[in-house]
Amino acid sequence: MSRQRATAFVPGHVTAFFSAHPDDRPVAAGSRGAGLTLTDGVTVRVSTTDGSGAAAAAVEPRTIRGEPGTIGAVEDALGALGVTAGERVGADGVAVAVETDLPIGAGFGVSGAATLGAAIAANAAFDCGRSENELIRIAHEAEVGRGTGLGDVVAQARGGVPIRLEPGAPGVGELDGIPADSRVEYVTYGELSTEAVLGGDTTALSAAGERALGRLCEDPRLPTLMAQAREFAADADLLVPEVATAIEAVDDAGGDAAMAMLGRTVFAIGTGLSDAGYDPSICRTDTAGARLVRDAECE
Ligand SMILES: Nc1ncnc2c1ncn2[C@@H]1O[C@H](COP(=O)(O)OP(=O)(O)OP(=O)(O)O)[C@@H](O)[C@H]1O
Ligand SMILES: CC(C)(CO)[C@@H](O)C(=O)[O-]
Repeated sequence: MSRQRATAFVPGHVTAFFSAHPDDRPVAAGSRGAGLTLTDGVTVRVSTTDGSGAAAAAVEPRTIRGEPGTIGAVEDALGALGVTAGERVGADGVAVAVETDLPIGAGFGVSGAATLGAAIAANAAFDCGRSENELIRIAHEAEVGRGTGLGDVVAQARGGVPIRLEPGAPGVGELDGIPADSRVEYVTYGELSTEAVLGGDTTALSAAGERALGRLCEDPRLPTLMAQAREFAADADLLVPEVATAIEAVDDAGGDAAMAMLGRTVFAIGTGLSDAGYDPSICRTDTAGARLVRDAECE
């Protein structure tokens, strides 16, 4: 039997500001807030392992950029879909390859993207027959359950510049968006642990996030999103020195920058960081959201 496989692309997502809304039901837990989805994202390739039978099932390769590596939420999503050796996949094992140029843990929602991408690709590879909303819900529940994100999955599924009006997966949460398309630049100085921030007291952070969302809804434009992001980072006491310096430099050069939640990352719209003398990574806002893509090896 030929190998079953499929590949999905999911945009990165930088959160500009957010409020945390825990709930006993993962489908209803999530965040309110806003951010940008990016053409820089995560490609996930799901396939049956090469070979057949028990030996293949015993080795279920998981790679991140070609190196062995796992993301807990990806495993949970595959389990929820029932694509594990011996279930839908028969005697073969399932291989998952995550490719991304984005840094992990630095505020780009790589774990949410990898999880949604794995769900979309596995559904196609193994003919699970789930709808888009069902796949988003599976990925959202897995991500929230692991504490690695709250609102990234629903934002990444939508694309564009999502506003998360109500927390939760499709059917519970509610999304809107800023109708904008922009060049985006970013520079990363390192990780900030999402689990640690979400596991701490989020009262002040969430109050700041709710204020920012109210103001953005009154004026749903990119410059307002960026201004509210800067205010949020300061009010929530999350701003780190390297990012503060870069935001100030961009401001001095007449640009618009803010900190990506939750990472030691500064992002700017337009040429803000280049104009301030930085050497940033460059992409755009993503327009399409999470999607299946052609598998290069099948062409
Ligand atoms: N090389 C790696 N560096 C960091 N995390 C890794 C790596 N390999 C696997 N992981 C797993 O990937 C997940 C990263 O989740 P995390 O929420 O910290 O990052 P993110 O989704 O990229 O960022 P953010 O939530 O800040 O936007 C964790 O579950 C971690 O265990
Ligand atoms: C919590 C979070 C900032 C982590 O990246 C994100 O998932 C969000 O905005 O909900």
